[in-house]
Amino acid sequence: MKIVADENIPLLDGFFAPLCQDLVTLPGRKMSNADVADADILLVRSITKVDQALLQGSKVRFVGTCTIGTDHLDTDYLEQAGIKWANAPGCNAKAVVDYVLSCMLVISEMKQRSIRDMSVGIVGAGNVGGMLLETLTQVGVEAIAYDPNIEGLDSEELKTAVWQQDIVTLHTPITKEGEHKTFHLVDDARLSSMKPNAVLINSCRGAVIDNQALLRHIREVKTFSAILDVFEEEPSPNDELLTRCLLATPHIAGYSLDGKYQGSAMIYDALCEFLALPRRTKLEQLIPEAQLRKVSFSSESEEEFVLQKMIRSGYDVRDDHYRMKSLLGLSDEEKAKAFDLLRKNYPVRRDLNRLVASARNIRGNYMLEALGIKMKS
Ligand SMILES: NC(=O)c1ccc[n+]([C@@H]2O[C@H](COP(=O)([O-])OP(=O)(O)OC[C@H]3O[C@@H](n4cnc5c(N)ncnc54)[C@H](O)[C@@H]3O)[C@@H](O)[C@H]2O)c1
Ligand SMILES: O=C(O)[C@H](O)[C@H](O)COP(=O)(O)O
Repeated sequence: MKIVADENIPLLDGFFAPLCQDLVTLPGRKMSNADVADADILLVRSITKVDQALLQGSKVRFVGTCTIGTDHLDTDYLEQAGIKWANAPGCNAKAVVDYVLSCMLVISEMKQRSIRDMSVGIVGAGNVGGMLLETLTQVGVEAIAYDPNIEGLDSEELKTAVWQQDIVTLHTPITKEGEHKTFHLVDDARLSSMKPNAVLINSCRGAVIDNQALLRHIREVKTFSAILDVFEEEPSPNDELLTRCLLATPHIAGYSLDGKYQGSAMIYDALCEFLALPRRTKLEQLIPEAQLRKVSFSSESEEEFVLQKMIRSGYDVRDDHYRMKSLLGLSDEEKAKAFDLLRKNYPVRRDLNRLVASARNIRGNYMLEALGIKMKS
């Protein structure tokens, strides 16, 4: 059996090599019909378009994407061709929640407002948005969510109110058809309807926002801010858009080690089921232990300070923003290479809930519990 896989999928040797005779790794953006012709199994991440053009005439029987998103798979074609496919729902949801929390700290500093004085509107309350809503609510942030497919969150009232918050964060798939399509969900009209001093965060898919409309809006409304992890023009985002964003990062919101490893583990499980083989390898055997972070507070520490320090100890989005600045001024071709390299060589980042805090006399442990941080005295 032959497996062809994106070279950026972690744990290929640990999970997949034992299942096959031949494991070939290739750059995800460059996979061709010839590359997969004699493969039985194809493993991808979000940058490989998997459609008839790629698979026609091949032996491929199973396609696994080690990601949450599936917009790069032509699932209608796969189903009609009898090719089984699987994705990894929820694998990196915690990483995206941590990303949004870290962004909120930056916003709170910029606006000189407590993180718990700003309201948050969440558009799409699936794996990511649902976890974010729960976390923010537990931490004491005023948060609401709209989702047309979730009972209780599907009202007309929420559909309007969600855009009227201080921070609006997008967590939908990209869809081009249907009553609730999300392509250019955020356009000129939507932007004009938002608070003039709002912050819009997009860590789902670039084209959920009309990027040109956003650029016009942030040029004109100086108090409005945008934080983008995803762009319509990936992997060569527009320089002016990058410069005008409060934070810009290279599609890494879900790039914690835990999120990426879980993506591989979920596809390994799905492949074993497809092949009717026992699951001999477990993620726990392959994932390194998270480091114990000693974070000290005095009994006088304010709750807000405890919250800020713990989030920052786990993940500081500004590091990714500064790395992204290296793209400015490059040609489109150079920029695409640099964008992909930032992602390929992404530093190890652990989910906040993998951290253990060694701390005494903490006020507001309930907030750390909400983040999933274990306490050790
Ligand atoms: N930047 C990254 O690294 C990164 C990481 C993970 C996921 N993502 C993206 O984020 C998206 C969301 O992830 P998820 O795991 O929560 O997906 P999910 O499928 O669990 O949830 C998406 C939710 O959006 C809702 N939705 C659909 N159309 C909507 C609309 N018009 N308005 C409001 N809600 C709508 C759906 O009903 C669903 O509940 C993924 O599809 C993926 O594209 C990006
Ligand atoms: O859909 C997802 O899971 C994310 O967008 C994913 O983290 C993107 O990473 P990539 O597949 O491009 O490596």
